[in-house]
Amino acid sequence: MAPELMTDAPPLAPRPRLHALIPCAGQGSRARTAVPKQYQPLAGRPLVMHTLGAFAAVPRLASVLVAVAPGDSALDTLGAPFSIAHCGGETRAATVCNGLRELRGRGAALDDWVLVHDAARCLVTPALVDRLIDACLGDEVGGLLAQPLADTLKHGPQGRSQATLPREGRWLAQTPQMFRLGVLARALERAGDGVTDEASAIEAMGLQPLLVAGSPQNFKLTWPDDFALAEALLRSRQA
Ligand SMILES: Nc1ccn([C@@H]2O[C@H](COP(=O)(O)OP(=O)(O)OP(=O)(O)O)[C@@H](O)[C@H]2O)c(=O)n1
Ligand SMILES: C[C@](O)(CO)[C@H](O)COP(=O)(O)O
Repeated sequence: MAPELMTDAPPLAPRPRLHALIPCAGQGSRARTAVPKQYQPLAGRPLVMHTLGAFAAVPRLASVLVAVAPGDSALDTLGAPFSIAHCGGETRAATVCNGLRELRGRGAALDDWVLVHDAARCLVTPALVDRLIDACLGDEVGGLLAQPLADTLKHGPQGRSQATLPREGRWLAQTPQMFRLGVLARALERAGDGVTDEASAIEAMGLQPLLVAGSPQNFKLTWPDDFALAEALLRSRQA
């Protein structure tokens, strides 16, 4: 046996590695919950714990970093496999930018993959995360989970429908969104705080992220009514 194979040292994790980054520093103002929505009790646990449970069940991830607001101690006692960074920013994009910097500071390489996932999408499943990873690992750019539009699409900026827009080729962006750390950090720095997801920043660099079929159940809890639906789905999965 070759001498380097005769050591007791654990095998090195294959490179590039995969990391999850969970932005968890929002206020949840549209949800109007008593606490920031990511901590709202849901099916017996704070909402974000369902999200994290899904990521903990994906063995290919080398790390899961949760980006919370400065001064937010709600998750401080979470142990492995999670780590916490108090690096939340004013916007989701700023939180993600700060989180990427934290990952880098904790040893992630520029060519490692990062899966950014909203804390507020607590119905994500390990199978969906794996589907995205399988689709993107061999891809030059990376990609995102997304859902083709199922309904007729109206343009109605003043609450009256002015036009019906073509829906062919239109998708609803979900998360996770998976890109190389270095490319994503550069893209977000260039794009600034205005972008609402990682893929928009990547698109602005002239790249075309892969659209990977998500699930209608992987919705983002945004409005007050979303909580009852999420609770029912989580309970049905627990049964
Ligand atoms: N400054 C921010 C804003 C949002 N998020 C996170 O980004 C995800 C998606 O954002 P969104 O649903 O818009 O959450 P909020 O900003 O909390 O909601 P609202 O816009 O209703 O206040 C959430 O997990 C949220 O915690 C974040 O980490 N930092
Ligand atoms: C990232 C996202 O969930 C993809 O749909 C979405 O853009 C977040 O948007 P929000 O305005 O922060 O709710």
